[in-house]
Amino acid sequence: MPHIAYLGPPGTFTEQATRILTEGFDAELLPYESVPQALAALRAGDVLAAGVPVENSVEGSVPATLDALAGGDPLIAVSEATVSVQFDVLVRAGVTADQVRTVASHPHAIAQVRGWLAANLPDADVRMASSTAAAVEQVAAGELDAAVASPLAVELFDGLHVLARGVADNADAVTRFLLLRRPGPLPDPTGADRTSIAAVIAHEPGTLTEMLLELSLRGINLSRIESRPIKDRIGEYRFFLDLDGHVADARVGDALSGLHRRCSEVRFLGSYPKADHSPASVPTPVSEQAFQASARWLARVREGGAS
Ligand SMILES: O=C(O)C(=O)Cc1ccccc1
Repeated sequence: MPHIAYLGPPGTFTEQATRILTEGFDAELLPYESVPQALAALRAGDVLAAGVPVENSVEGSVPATLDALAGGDPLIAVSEATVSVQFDVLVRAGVTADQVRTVASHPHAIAQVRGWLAANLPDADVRMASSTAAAVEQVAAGELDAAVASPLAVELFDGLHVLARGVADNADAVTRFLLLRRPGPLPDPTGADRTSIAAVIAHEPGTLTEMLLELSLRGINLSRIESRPIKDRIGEYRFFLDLDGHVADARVGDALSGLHRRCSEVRFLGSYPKADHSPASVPTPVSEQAFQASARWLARVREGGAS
């Protein structure tokens, strides 16, 4: 049976998302302690795919995921899922709020409950854990007093108790997760797809504008653009872009070819169906038909035919 890696231990939001992403798939989920470790297992061929968190509507992207995708052997995303996240605060049975001296969770979870922590556990020392469920393990082991975790986590440990339920400073917060694989056949285009890339541009005037022009000229909607430093050179950045459309779409393929000509590095990170199934709006001049008609016209002209 194929194995699928995820950011563990059991009880994380990533486990929940990876179950959604692999529904109907006969596979066994394997927890890894960190995103880089899950992706190393995928690159080594130990697992068929890996489920990872990529961005959150409150705290932004998950840097460990972006960095792990930018370096090392290429991987591609084949599907995405969004999960709305609310938290339970877990303690050992009998522990009351005024006894909590330490509280821990994943940095993205802490960021989403800062207001609640300030109001309800103002004196607790806030610590970061590698995941929400890793924090729960530490509470169960008596190393910490409280964990901010998924409502599913309490069921995995005996002797834990919910101090507060449904905690979230922003009730509508969602996190986006990706299922990653080693490069291979791409998911078919659906008309409601997203393409992810990472691109490095020269540190010169106008290069960012030129990169964006490649997209805007082809009527391509950007759903995310953000930069991460290139680790060994100050002032230079790698841009992570999510755009509407599939690399098999003429306008997207044409734009990516343009980026490849302009950028010092372009890494394709996948074309996959959007979780919300919202179709891309395609302006008439960059429709598939318009691209085909213009290609036929150009071929005619090059053969010496009438234009
Ligand atoms: O730690 C987890 O449970 C994760 O899956 C990462 C995470 C943390 C907070 C919100 C969404 C995902």
